[in-house]
Amino acid sequence: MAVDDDLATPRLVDGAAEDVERAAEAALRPKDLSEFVGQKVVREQLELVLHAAMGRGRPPDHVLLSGPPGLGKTTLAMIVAAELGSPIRVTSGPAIQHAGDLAAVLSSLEEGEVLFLDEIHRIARPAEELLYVAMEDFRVDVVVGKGAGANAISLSLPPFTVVGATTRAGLLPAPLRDRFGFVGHMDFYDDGELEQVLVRSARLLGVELVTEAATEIASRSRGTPRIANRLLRRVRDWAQVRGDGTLDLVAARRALEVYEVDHLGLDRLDRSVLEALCRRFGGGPVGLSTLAVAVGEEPETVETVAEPFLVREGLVGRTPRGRVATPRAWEHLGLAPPAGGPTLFD
Ligand SMILES: Nc1ncnc2c1ncn2[C@@H]1O[C@H](COP(=O)(O)OP(=O)(O)OP(=O)(O)O)[C@@H](O)[C@H]1O
Repeated sequence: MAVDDDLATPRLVDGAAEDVERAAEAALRPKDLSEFVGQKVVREQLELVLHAAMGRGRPPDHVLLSGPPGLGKTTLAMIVAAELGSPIRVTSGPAIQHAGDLAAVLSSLEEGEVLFLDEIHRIARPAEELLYVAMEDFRVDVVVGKGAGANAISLSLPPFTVVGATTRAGLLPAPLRDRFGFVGHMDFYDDGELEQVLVRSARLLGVELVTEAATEIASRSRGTPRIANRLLRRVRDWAQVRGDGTLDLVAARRALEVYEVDHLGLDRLDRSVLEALCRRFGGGPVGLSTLAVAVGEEPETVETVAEPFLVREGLVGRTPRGRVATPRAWEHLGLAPPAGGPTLFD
């Protein structure tokens, strides 16, 4: 079966939202810690870090937030700045390809400013070294001029706070990780928390969301608020065009059917990964890059967007020899597992 036929269509539930989706997302962002649903542990820890620093009249330690896409890392970074009453500068690892890019940002920071570095694991190496020094000593060393006439100048920076976000904490070099005084691990949300997110978002969107519909959407949102909000907007579209505008159970089910989100919340990419694993590779074990080629995606997309949820749902296992389909995956696809097929212990 051709698993990679129609993957050019943007995913409904992936991590790379388009501009319109980004704007819609921004409108639904909680603005302070009290509005931020779930993540009880991280929220409490962060609250202590922030309030203690505010009490001392100093910027807080640097904060690293790690976890799968769409769980609220950017939202929390904005909340950190709002709680501190500080401005925030937003940039990302891929935007910083040269040490000079980072030096320019650092040297223009105001005292107490929050510097949000999304996808911090993707910062270029030379810039990373500059970041270590800036985070630890509030200093940036720049070289002015070229060749024999080049001069190293050390600029001191006002104290500021880096909030770094990463989907791949394991890829951060230890010296960088160690410079964060607080590391918050974001976890998937439970269905009850996602329902709260949905009820809040429906209120902001000015639409009527029936409780059963909220439950249904939450249960298919893969533990992720971004997906919950996105599905909510698609159900709203269905209700507006095909229904009477109310987001009820029928609207939720029909809309999710149209967008091919199944009862577990798996979308086309997830199912493609499972299909490839079972049908093409007999259940594995198969390496990540081979699997990614089979579904026409980047290995990083498969690893950070599809896989965490498939693993969490017990559909895919990670073994030293590669990914394997679990009996639940075969069952989900309505296929019979091969006799004596691979197991998690292969
Ligand atoms: N705890 C929460 N309560 C309410 N809404 C939330 C929460 N967390 C996230 N959201 C919503 O989910 C959307 C995505 O959140 P956000 O952009 O902060 O995720 P992220 O972890 O930074 O994702 P990425 O790593 O892909 O950038 C936002 O629109 C936000 O409104």
